[in-house]
Amino acid sequence: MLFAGIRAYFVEAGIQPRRLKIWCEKFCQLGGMLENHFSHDVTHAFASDIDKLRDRIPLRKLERHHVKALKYEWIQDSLRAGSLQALEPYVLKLEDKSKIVQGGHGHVDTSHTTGQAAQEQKDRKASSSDLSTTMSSAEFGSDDTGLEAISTFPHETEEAGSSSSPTFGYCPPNLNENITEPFMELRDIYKDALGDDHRSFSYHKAISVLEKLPFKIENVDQIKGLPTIGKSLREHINEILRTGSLSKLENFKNDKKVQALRLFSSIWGIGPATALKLYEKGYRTLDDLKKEPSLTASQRVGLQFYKDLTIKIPRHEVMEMESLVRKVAEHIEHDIIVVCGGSYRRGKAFCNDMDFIITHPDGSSHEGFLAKLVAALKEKDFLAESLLISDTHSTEKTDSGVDTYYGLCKYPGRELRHRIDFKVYSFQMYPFGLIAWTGNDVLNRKLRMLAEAKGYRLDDTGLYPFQHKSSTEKGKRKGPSIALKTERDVFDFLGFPWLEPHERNL
Ligand SMILES: Nc1ccn([C@H]2C[C@H](O)[C@@H](COP(=O)(O)OP(=O)(O)OP(=O)(O)O)O2)c(=O)n1
Ligand SMILES: [Mn+2]
Repeated sequence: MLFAGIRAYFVEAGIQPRRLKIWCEKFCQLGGMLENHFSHDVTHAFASDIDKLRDRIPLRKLERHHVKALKYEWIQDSLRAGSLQALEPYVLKLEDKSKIVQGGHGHVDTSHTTGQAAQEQKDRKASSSDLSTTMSSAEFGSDDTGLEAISTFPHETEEAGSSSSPTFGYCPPNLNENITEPFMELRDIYKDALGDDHRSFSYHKAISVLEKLPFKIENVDQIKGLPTIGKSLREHINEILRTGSLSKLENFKNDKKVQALRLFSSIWGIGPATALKLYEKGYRTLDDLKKEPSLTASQRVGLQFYKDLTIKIPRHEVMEMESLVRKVAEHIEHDIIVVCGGSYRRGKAFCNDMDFIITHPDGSSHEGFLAKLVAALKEKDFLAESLLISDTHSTEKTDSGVDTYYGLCKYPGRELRHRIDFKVYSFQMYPFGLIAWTGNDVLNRKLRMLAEAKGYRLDDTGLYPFQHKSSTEKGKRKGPSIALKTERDVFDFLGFPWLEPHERNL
């Protein structure tokens, strides 16, 4: 965590709001703490120049607390280098005391900062009052998401390919975690354990609004009229604010049935409906479940390796396994393209599984490739148990089929199992497959919604002109996919600001 231990105060004056927003986000994401008000806890103060800083904080106060006064460029350059830069070139020199008196702030102390605090409070209130308009466009990656701003700093993406660099994604500070955390648990319980997608989605929508609020909710009146927060969610929020917890969630957590459903549905291949059947048959633990004869072969594998699959894979091991797979693949087809997508491609330090996207630039050699790859990797004892294989090209040649393999693999020399997926795309589908399997899911949703708003349907195989659903008929594709060669072409076509893979952790 690059900025761990630094408590900073940012002077916004003279800085483009977008740049400031990005610096704030990256600074916080990498362990820095941002203080809303100047206090004796602050270790670093950032400003565009000494005058802007002086206008905000009496310089003698900075000196008294040994605060390091720096130009913002220090943050930018440290981010770029991936390490903290020497302070000296960035120090805002404080020694010019004559100006303190001239500026009239020489003797202003608490009264000044208190006034400032009041102003900031007002600003925050003002910005919260027009939330309903900014939030409604949030799903479309418009300005308030900050994405556009990110794309204006191409130099900050230089470390994109570096495997060890931290992830610099868009991640605004969530000031309402006390509310979004229990809401997320409820969202997951409804979706995964109870199979109530409708309720789950209500929480999902509320979370995406609450986590972006630029203020901490202290009172439910502050969120009157906020989209996606209806009466019952407001009551939940009120309960959390009053009591610090949510009885609905606590009841679920203590409910033996919900506990069993959560456990069973977290097994690979078992969804909420099967989980409920198993519960109704009297099963309560994973050990009991092993006796159930109706489990499919892949559910049995999921159960057998349940513990293994809860362990995340360190990035460097994914990197090694990616090159192992690539080597074997290239041995079969020299020019084959093999990319490990998912959280690995987004730069995460640990991954739950590996999601491979495979294609061949000649437009035909991808056909029938998957079966050969799987056989070769089994031969090497890298692939172990299989969960699913659908190899459309091995039986019948179709141009819309995506060959898929889901299974378990072993890091060489170790028995621990990891989930691994292969998806083989034709070369035309490849950019779409790459986007879909790199994710993250939030970005995919935004891109799909944007496509839909423009009259297209986006999936992992293409971007299709689309007839919107009317009340009488289902939506229909109007034709073949728009031909686009690269991920960037897809982003451009949709008018979505380009994001490097490591910026897609939305
Ligand atoms: N409901 C989902 C599930 C997945 N995906 C896409 C985006 C994901 O990034 C990608 C891979 O899915 P994973 O579940 O493997 O998620 P990640 O690779 O992002 O994270 P991890 O595997 O580390 O949990 O597929 C999606 O759009 N919607
Ligand atoms: Mn993954």
